[in-house]
Amino acid sequence: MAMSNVGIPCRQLYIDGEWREPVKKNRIPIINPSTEEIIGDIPAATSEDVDIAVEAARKALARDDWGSTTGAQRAKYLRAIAAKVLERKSELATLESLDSGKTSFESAADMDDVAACFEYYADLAEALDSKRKTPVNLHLDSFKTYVLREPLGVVGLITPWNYPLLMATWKVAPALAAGCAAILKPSELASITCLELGEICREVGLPPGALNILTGWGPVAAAPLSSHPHVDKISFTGSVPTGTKIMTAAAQLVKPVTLELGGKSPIVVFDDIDNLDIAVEWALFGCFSNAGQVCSATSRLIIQESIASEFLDRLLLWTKNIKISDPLEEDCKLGPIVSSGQYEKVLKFISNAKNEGATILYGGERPEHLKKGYYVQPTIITDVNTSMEIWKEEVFGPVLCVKTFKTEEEAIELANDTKYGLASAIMSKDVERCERFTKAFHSGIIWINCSQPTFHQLPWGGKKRSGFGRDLGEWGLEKYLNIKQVTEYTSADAWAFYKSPSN
Ligand SMILES: NC(=O)C1=CN([C@@H]2O[C@H](COP(=O)(O)OP(=O)(O)OC[C@H]3O[C@@H](n4cnc5c(N)ncnc54)[C@H](O)[C@@H]3O)[C@@H](O)[C@H]2O)C=CC1
Ligand SMILES: NCCCC(=O)O
Ligand code: NA
Repeated sequence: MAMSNVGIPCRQLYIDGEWREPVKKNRIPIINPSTEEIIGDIPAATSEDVDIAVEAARKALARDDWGSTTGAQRAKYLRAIAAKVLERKSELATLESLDSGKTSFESAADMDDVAACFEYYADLAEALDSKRKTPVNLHLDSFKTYVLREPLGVVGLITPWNYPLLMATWKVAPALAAGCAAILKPSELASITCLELGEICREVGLPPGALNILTGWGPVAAAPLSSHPHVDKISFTGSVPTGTKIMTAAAQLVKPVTLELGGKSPIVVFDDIDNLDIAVEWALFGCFSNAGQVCSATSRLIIQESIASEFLDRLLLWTKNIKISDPLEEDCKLGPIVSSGQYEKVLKFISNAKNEGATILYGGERPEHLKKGYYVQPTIITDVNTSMEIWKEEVFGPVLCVKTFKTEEEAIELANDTKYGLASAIMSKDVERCERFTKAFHSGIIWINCSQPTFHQLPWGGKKRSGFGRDLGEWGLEKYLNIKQVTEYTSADAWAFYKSPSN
């Protein structure tokens, strides 16, 4: 096993710029998924702590040191956070791997992305100053009008465990750039690095209450945010059932929500590809990176019949070559699943597929050389039909299911045969065909001749049951702004709608 000499910090809740013990004093153990050992614990917030954090956030908005900042001032905080993340990159990456099972390479890449995302929204915060007030010319002498873009208020950010600090950053950075006050509730399965973000905010002197971080169980620590009358918006990434609960609670208060939910994304491979191995590697990366725990994982391979056999042969060779180990070991390419619950869920999907008549072409079990930890072999499933669970449901593990097609029409029908609509990928050298698929795919993200590369300048989100609204890019900022129109009557003349009693 790879050794780490990084200690797990013992933190409290981060509220109003300081560490606070939860009112009920409860804690949740942190489990390292590669050893199944308890390595520390995190505070467990309850609705009492949520109330305190919401009050701190409201006060921050009312105070000049946060509520009256310009975008340029907020950008300074965001850049300072980015710099601290880079300064602590190696430690944060190790903590992320110990907590979530991510390979050290992927955790380090996440930390780079976290810093770059804070930098990006610092730029957008600065740009916001010149767009804060936009005059609108009505071509009328008697009215002067303009539009203000203001922070929306107190926002609740509820995030998952698959990219713990990165998913938090996709929401925290734009919310702070917009000037909102935020309450972040990371996943109870992986919260360590999000709590360290609290320490970073304290060190850079982010005004108290601008960002509060509450760890804890979802129904106890996050649900009260959805139903809180003083939380103005919820931005959520996670499962469909939880997204539905959040939307239902928020609907009672007509509270806006952004939901980034699951997926069962297709990767369609045509026989005109130039290089089989290049396409095979993208198919692999699209489903097995981050151990398949990616909302946009292209977990349905739809392959043209004419090259299916050769493609699968190559896919098998590449898959067998994947190094599965403790995520901190050098060159590890597949770590464990995040928790025992998720591990059992993935294995159940595989056994259900077998019971429904599919073939486990490769994998499907714990790797023989790893006796402890929530490890699942990269798994390839063939002889799949469209009524099977494995075709329809999100596994959130390293499990690829395969179907073949003959014609383009058949391929697009299979690709769109899902209740989800997050991402879709096509591999083909025919430019016009790629354009046809770009239009025909029912999803918010399209990858052409690749799968998964993600850039913070581009909108991220889906349609159908993958949710609505967008993280990232300028769209990721807009959702934290209130658009306020101001109409001023500038004429000295009376309005003269009613008859004046004086004449
Ligand atoms: N779209 C995505 O990126 C993700 C999708 N998932 C999917 O969800 C499945 C289950 O994973 P979970 O960790 O159980 O996801 P989840 O959706 O329950 O958890 C995500 C976040 O929601 C919070 N939460 C839980 N119950 C809540 C409630 N009633 N109100 C408000 N917030 C609540 C959790 O504490 C966590 O912070 C996975 O197998 C996968 O299919 C999970 C994580 C990320
Ligand atoms: N590459 C980032 C994926 C984000 C997500 O799974 O939600
Ligand atoms: Na953990």
